[in-house]
Amino acid sequence: MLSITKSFHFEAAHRISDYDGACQYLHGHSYKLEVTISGKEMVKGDMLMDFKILKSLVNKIAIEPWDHALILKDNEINHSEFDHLNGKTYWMETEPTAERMVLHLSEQLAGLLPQGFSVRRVKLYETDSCFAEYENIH
Ligand SMILES: Nc1nc2c(c(=O)[nH]1)N=C([C@H](O)[C@H](O)COP(=O)(O)OP(=O)(O)OP(=O)(O)O)CN2
Repeated sequence: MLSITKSFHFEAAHRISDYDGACQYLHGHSYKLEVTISGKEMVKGDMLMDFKILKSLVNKIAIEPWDHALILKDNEINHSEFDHLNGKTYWMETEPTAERMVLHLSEQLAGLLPQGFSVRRVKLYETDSCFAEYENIH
């Protein structure tokens, strides 16, 4: 199986509303994201997929909505505390943990990939030493 990987960076703020510790407070991260897709054969010349195509897909579903955004769980407490802010807010059904963001991105990307391609791995670093990873081992 052949695969390609593209790295991305984005800045975002979030808080884990249901958390007993510092992460319950609004804070930011310089996220690093690595996305790997795989396919059985090269469909375009000698490329599995043009890196530019992978970039545009990930930009659409993750970088554009998340970069410089406030990422929050769509719940009552967050709406009461943050609705007055005049900014870019991305509301999630779940807490915006690294794990949930990785799963969200993996599912969205899987729905956009052309036939014959699959999401192989998505790795999201919140900090230099903390990351969540989704790996499709099939
Ligand atoms: N499994 C998860 N645990 C935690 C998450 C998460 O998304 N998934 N998120 C947080 C906080 O939001 C924060 O990003 C992590 O903070 P912290 O543990 O302090 O990270 P550091 O790299 O700064 O850790 P140090 O070891 O203190 O350097 C918390 N947990």
